[in-house]
Amino acid sequence: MAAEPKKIIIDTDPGIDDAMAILVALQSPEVEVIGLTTIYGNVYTTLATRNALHLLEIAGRTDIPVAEGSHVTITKGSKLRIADFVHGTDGLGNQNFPAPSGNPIEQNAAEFLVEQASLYPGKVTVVALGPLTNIALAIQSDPAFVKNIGQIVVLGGAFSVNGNVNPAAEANIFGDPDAADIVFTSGADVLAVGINVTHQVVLTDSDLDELAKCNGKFAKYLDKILGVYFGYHHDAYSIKGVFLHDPTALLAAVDPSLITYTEGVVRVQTIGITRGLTLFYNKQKRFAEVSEWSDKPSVKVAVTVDAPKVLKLVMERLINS
Ligand SMILES: O=c1[nH]cnc2c1ncn2[C@@H]1O[C@H](CO)[C@@H](O)[C@H]1O
Repeated sequence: MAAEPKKIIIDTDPGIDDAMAILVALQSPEVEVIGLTTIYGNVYTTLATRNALHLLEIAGRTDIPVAEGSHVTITKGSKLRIADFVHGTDGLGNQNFPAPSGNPIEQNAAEFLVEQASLYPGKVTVVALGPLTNIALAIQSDPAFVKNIGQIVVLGGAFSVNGNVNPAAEANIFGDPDAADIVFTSGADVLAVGINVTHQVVLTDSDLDELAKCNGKFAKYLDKILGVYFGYHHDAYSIKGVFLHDPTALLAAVDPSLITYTEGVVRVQTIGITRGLTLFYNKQKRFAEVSEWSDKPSVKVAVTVDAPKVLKLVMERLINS
């Protein structure tokens, strides 16, 4: 008998690569998407909610609830860094789609996360594709959350490589470094998939042509919105392709054999010019002095990815939609 699909909640700030990850998830028989929770990052939270509802309508999956998340950081910061220059002002490639007809549920994102984790202890995976405010709020509001949640797969961090906001910081961690530090030191089963890994997974111009030419419904939709994302990568990185950040993290949650990881303590810098830096302690040295890394629980940090296989899965699942 086939294994029961893994229950996942996608915490998301759609976002072009978020849209791709969500649509791939809905085409993945290994997982059951039990909800989307929204957060600021690529767009403000209100627009993230609108885009999440829109994507579920595109996919014909309005049965999946959307819970709106925080509009401010965990320290109530409202000066947010929004990456509209990566995704377009509407977050979805400046297509100005009509407003969705659905609405978010009454519960907010943190309440929904806490409730679902307690309903299915050890069985729910959160795939966090934006800043970690909602997850940190869930951790703070329910002491049982860290043991009830199955795994938290974080798309974020730049482990031993430069960031993408500045040389120190990756965008999702930079969005709320205090929240990220809470999540990484919470004791939950956390797997961080950083840009040191996702930068290895590139969808090229010719892959995009293939998506445009096929008959897959999701492939055709994504072809429309991907232009802005390609333009940004061409200008910022001089590459003829785009990094598949969010789909890679999603697929790492779907099939852990796609990546390898190491384990150790991760702390996040919350101040100064290195705000948002993720620093990994590999535990190979026992330091004599007590430090900010001592006695903190370990997390998993992805090290390698089977990039050709991730790309193949993304293409197949979109083409066959
Ligand atoms: O240069 C960038 N600045 C800000 N956000 C970015 C950039 N490139 C990609 N992303 C967005 O942030 C996450 C990965 O860090 C991804 O969700 C991606 O869409």
